[in-house]
Amino acid sequence: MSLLRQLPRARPYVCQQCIRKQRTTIEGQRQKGTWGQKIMDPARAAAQWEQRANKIKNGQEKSMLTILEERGFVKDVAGGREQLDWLLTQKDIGAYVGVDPTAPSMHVGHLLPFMALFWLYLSGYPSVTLLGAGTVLIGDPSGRTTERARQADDVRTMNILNMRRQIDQLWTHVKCLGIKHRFPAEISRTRMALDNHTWLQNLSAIELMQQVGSGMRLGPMLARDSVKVRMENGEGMSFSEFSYPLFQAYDWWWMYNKHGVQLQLGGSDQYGNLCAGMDAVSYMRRTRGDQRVGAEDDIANATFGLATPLLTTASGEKFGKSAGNAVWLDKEMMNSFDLYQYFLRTADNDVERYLKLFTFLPIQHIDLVMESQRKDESKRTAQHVLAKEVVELAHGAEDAMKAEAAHKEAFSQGTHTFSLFGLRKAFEEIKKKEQPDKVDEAELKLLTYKKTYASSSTATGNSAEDSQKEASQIVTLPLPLLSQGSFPRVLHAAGLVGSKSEGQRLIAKRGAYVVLPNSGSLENPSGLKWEQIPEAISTTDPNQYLLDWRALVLRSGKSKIQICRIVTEEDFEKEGLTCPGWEDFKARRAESGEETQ
Ligand SMILES: N[C@@H](Cc1ccc(O)cc1)C(=O)O
Repeated sequence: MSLLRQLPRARPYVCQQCIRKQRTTIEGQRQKGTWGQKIMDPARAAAQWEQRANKIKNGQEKSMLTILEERGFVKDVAGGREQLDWLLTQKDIGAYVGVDPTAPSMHVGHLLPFMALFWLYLSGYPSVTLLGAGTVLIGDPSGRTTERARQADDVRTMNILNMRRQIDQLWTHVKCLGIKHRFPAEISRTRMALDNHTWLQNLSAIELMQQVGSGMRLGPMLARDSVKVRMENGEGMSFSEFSYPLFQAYDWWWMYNKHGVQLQLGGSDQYGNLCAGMDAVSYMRRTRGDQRVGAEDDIANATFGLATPLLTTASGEKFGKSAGNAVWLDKEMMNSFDLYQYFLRTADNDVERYLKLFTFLPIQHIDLVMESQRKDESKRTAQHVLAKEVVELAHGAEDAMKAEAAHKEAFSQGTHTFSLFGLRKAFEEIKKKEQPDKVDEAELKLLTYKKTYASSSTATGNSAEDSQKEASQIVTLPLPLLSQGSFPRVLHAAGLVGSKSEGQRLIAKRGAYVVLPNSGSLENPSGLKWEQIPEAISTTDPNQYLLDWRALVLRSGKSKIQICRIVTEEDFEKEGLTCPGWEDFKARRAESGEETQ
């Protein structure tokens, strides 16, 4: 840790005032800050930019593109790497990333192009986040093998509102992180959160076809993987999906004119859309009498696309999935504690790469963190830094502090006492389920909404069990599963292990824990304590660990916690639920005519 103390730059946290401001924003009022948004005298700003360009040319400073490359953001550059490098050095061009509100929240997989955009913003490039409330009506086929299910109007409206709020919050947190990591205050910064519905709703079909359609060639559009795959797998593609790139291209043209946006960033599945947009914008500039059109190599006014890589973990899994479900940024869908735990579980082989991608820590700082990490990997120093920074980005500084404190409390020196605020929330949810009339109206709305969302994601192929997990952090188990000797079965049913025998092995190596019932209650969870599930499986009865007769709290290893709500078999069936091993259990019970062990 002593190495970390020498760190030259980051403030421990942004000042109280910033946090207060941030909270005000979260509560819905937009803040007007001054940091980095100083309306600078244009001549002074230009002189400052020129000075920086000279430093880059003389090798005294790294170029913007080099910084992005060094941190792992660049997979492909459309329009030429050298040209973009030159342009970013020469001119404070505008940049944008778009996201369609296909769900109520972004997930961590979305973060990569956004992080690259935030770096541009913090370095002084006018930056735009674009919410695709217009394009979501069409549905982007990129990277998909099937057509998206149509969203109901009310679900779509909720998604749009939620994501808009989320993007606003992200911007506020980025600003706080910029202050914390001491990005210079004395530069001009512009950020915008736009919504393409504002211009697409007024766009006529004739205008779109005439302006954008004429500039797009069928050849490259048909050659795209997303189109070819659909033709080959027999799924086919609707014309509206096929025409999606036209709308994205029109967005770019609109922002090119209004805000000087010359760079679009996106995930690698967006590469085709980025190229199509560049072609369309250059066609429109030529045909619509853009004064700026110069010679063929008019790089100063050209457009560029930057595709970020598709992330996989060191073990080859797709990044951003936890137990098969997406890791959401919305704290109602994944609380700060769980988000913290997700990043804490990052493999040692991935953590340096993720620190570069998901934090604003300078590279030298990351080197120091890694040096300290290598001295004692078991401390997971790097994973803690990563987890805290990501929660701070997604949920804000206050929640990051709480998540860190909750973790420390939960896992401090093997005493395993906890008062997890996430757990407390979950307990409250259990109580609500049992007394639905006690839930206040706003919460009820949220729960109903989550249910709608869960059932709409069932339509896209998730099992009912997945949706149940998505809707809450709690699993529901039927009481008959709990009998003397059944802990391995319960661990399996709770989703903590893949099979009963894996459960047996986990208990044998003393890696399974359960909360002691007489150490607290749902009403007062702060005193609860963990106990290792005893090795003598056959004489242990999970029923003895029921909290207030309705919940069992289990843990596998250091951090995988599962809260189980226990209901009677009748209620379980009435709610249409199932869990791993349940069907099998019932079949064996019917066969033997008695309860199965
Ligand atoms: N098509 C992008 C989102 C997007 C929408 C509109 C744009 O102008 C740009 C990007 C996606 O699905 O990820």
